[in-house]
Amino acid sequence: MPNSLLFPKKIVIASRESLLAMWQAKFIQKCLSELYPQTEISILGMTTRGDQILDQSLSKIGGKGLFIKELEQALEEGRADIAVHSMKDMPMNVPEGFQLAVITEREDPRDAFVSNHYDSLSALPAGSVVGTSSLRRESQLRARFPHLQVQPLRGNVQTRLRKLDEEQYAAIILAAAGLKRLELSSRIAALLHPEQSLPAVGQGALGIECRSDRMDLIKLLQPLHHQETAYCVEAERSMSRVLGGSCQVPLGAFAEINNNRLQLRGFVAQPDGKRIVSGTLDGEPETGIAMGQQLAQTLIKQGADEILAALVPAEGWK
Ligand SMILES: NCc1[nH]cc(CCC(=O)O)c1CC(=O)O
Repeated sequence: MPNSLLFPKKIVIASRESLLAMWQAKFIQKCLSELYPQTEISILGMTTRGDQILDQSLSKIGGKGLFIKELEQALEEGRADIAVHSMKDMPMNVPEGFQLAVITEREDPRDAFVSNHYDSLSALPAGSVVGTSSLRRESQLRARFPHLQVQPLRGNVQTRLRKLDEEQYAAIILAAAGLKRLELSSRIAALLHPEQSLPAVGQGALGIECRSDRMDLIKLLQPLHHQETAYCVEAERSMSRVLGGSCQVPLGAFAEINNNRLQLRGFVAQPDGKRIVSGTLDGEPETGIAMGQQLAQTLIKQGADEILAALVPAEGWK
């Protein structure tokens, strides 16, 4: 039994206020309360700029970092102790002074096909409108289904489902993990295999961030760390980091461990799907970060840097 005197009386979790973010923060709150029943664990909900500006594509307003920075500010100022994030939304480089203390066990990493009228992407008639604002999803859709139209779709999970229900789209693509967490699995018409839609870096995993000087917290969070997931997600992030990956980039990476071998797949594509470079590597889980760098180099040799250089830099790009 850990000595409760070593643990703080209070832990404040900073979270965005979307239902999914709050679900995730409550999940971590519950895990921590079970581990440390004497500690009072509360949630500080925050509306970030990224949540407020919904009429522009994320890549135009400066990317997903928007969702993160305000939470980090709360950590900096001591208004909160830890921040819970979707790993998918975490920039590839954690800013100086902060640390990813924990990566939790991955929920389903796949993308989900959601439609009220069709069972699968291949059932969609030519010209059908599919909603997604992810360049990664868009490029893969356009490559496999050039006869479909892809239209932007932003907002939190509920907003996106509402827009589907209002018949603005024939189908939309969402992360299975978010739907499952919100008990919306019944909305999933089909799960897309990684070969059909390679997931985003970190998709399905949660990260817990804190200030790097909070060794006390880093230690007490460790029981929530899932090493297998961390090897996979770090391999994916490593590939993406070399390629300057962010949500503004049509790039996917996905690692899984089977029989103690880590298999890492990655791609970079033109948003129109007309050119895709991809590769796969297999190695020891502990070497995931090096594998990510190596896979990035393989993609660069195939022309990934050309594809990336040709992307129109979004407004607010830094
Ligand atoms: N971009 C927003 C976002 N960030 C994380 C998830 C889903 C949950 C996860 O991947 O952990 C989603 C929604 C989606 O892409 O459908």
